[in-house]
Amino acid sequence: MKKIKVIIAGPRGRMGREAVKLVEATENYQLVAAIDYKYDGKLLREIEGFHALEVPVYGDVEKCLSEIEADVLIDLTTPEIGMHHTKTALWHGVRPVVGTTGFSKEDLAELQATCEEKELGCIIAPNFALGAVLMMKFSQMAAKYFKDVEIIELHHDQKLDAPSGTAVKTAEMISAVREQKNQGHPNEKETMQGARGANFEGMHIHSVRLPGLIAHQQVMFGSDGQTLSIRHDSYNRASFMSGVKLAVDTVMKLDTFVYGLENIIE
Ligand SMILES: NC(=O)C1=CN([C@@H]2O[C@H](COP(=O)(O)OP(=O)(O)OC[C@H]3O[C@@H](n4cnc5c(N)ncnc54)[C@H](OP(=O)(O)O)[C@@H]3O)[C@@H](O)[C@H]2O)C=CC1
Ligand SMILES: O=C(O)C1=N[C@H](C(=O)O)C[C@H](O)C1
Repeated sequence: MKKIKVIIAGPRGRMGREAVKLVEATENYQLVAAIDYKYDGKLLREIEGFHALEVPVYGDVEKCLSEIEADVLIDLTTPEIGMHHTKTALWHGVRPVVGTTGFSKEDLAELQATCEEKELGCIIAPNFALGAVLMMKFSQMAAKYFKDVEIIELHHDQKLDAPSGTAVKTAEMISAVREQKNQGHPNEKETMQGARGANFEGMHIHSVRLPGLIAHQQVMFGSDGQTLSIRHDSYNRASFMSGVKLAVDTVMKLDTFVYGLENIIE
């Protein structure tokens, strides 16, 4: 059986550590390198927690991809470096699976153009948890009938980006079907800046950050005399791994750009 050769960028991170476990536990995957700027030139086993892994670590993605033959690069880092990793992978003919959030619309357009030029698969997944993907799909269904909606996303307090990638994707999916409306009273005024959250095409997104949380989102719809709440909770990072596996398996068969797992699940 030919193994899928995988590189993981961000192996020391909360998601990166789970992804290393997933790749190690999957029979037809082979971890061929890791990208971590703090451990350039070392082996993965020299990083705390990775005892037996004789896998080279590179600080620089360009050097890594020139020296290592790989099929897929999984990126779980930060938006700036994640964008650089993703573009470089595509230039080297390696398919990216990206969980990193915080990419701009322009970043996504640039990646899509590069994929099309290279005719290479690339999956950008703002949320790998299948329950979260369903929460987004159900919210899109509800938005056809309820045009008043508030998105409340709740995360751990080490998260760098706000709103979350999931909240942005949810708002985009809702906006594709929702009758345009500027919500709230036309004369409403914030007496404290930010009280109404971020405004995405007239709907509001609220970001909660607290220790103890992992990743949660509630989408609340309201209409005359009723509300509808659709909520998803991730209680650990293992919740994301079946989606990472689905993305790795799928990207190997793709020659196009995919933004969101809802586009690849049945
Ligand atoms: N799509 C999804 O389902 C999910 C996506 N995410 C997203 O994934 C990303 C990572 O999240 P999380 O694991 O919680 O974050 P962490 O901060 O725990 O991990 C990020 C890792 O990237 C490392 N890093 C930073 N710069 C570089 C670089 N130049 N080269 C290599 N590694 C680098 C960090 O190292 P150091 O800290 O030393 O700088 C850290 O180890 C975030 O964007 C988050 O929003 C998270 C959960 C689920
Ligand atoms: O940073 C996180 O933790 C998460 N990030 C993703 C996002 O921004 O939506 C996915 C999930 O919510 C966890």
